[in-house]
Amino acid sequence: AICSNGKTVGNAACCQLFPLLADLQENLFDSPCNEPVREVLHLAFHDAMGFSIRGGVGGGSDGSIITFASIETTFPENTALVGVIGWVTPLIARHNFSDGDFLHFAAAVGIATCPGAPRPNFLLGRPQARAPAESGLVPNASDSVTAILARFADVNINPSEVVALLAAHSVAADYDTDPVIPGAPFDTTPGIFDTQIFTEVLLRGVLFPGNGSNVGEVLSPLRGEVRLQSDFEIARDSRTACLWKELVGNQARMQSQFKAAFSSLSVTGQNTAAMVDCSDVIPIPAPVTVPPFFPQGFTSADIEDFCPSVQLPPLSTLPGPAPIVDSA
Ligand code: HEM
Ligand SMILES: [Ca+2]
Repeated sequence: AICSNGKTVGNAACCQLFPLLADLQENLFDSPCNEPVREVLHLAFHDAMGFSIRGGVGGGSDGSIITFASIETTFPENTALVGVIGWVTPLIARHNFSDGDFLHFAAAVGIATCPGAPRPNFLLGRPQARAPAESGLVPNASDSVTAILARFADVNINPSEVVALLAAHSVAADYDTDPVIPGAPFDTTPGIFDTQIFTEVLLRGVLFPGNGSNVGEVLSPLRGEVRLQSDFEIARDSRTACLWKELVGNQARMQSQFKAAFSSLSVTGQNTAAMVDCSDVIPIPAPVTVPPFFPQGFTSADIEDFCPSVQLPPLSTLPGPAPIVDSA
């Protein structure tokens, strides 16, 4: 079908997404991906986790975190998401989509503003949420790997997909774990969807970047960079260390695995047979232009290796002294 804006899509029902795409691009997102992109992605993740294959705890990727914000933002894991819900509320009001379609479309469009990201898929057709999710369904950074993998298995996401999804922490910053350094990123390139998170989490930790040791935080290799305990442990656990190391410096592999895993995350609890594939509405992201690297002062000798059977690709070290990572 040819839409009224001249764009061609596979299914005419997808044409209605173009005005929302333009509104998101003009009034919320920026490239390289900005704080609203990161927070919408974070919101979509928390919404998606509100589901169980055993039933009874919520409708998954249904936008209930927006529809029932007055309930779900009282959950401790969601209190920091009040702000982003406020940012998206006027956009939702200007268009005619369910909260679930809005949120998971916005997350896909947001990812596409990050250079280096894969082009996310998007399926249209989430019914309006009928009930809030329960509290306690989103993993904490202080949870064990066993608990984290079990929680993801309960939304039909396997360990390999969990590792790939953590590429999202390549465009992420911390506000609550260590509140004295708000906006401290998890890798040195929070505006680029790259593999630096996989490299940098394997570097030996030597310091706490802010106010000492906080719950869910472990030693970081760099001033200004926060390292989550969960990322640290998933990178080193025997169930996930090789999956993690395979993504170090491997942009193409990271992109294809993230793309597939994110497709699953964005439809937890949904009946995909009743949805329309509108992936062709999502913009094609810009490529990453800088090759993967070790931050200044680091080499392969600083990598903590929990998977000797996987070879590290050759990475060069950026010139100069070790940086203080800027807040994102
Ligand atoms: C192992 C499971 C995970 C844990 C324990 C975890 C934990 C966290 C924590 C503690 C933060 C910092 C929040 C703050 O203080 O502001 C964070 C940020 C973030 N996470 Fe995760 N996360 C996980 C998986 C994911 C997944 C699967 C995604 C998306 C696909 C994701 C996307 C993000 C984003 C985009 C941010 C940054 C938000 C911002 O910049 O404002 N996370 N995560
Ligand atoms: Ca990055």
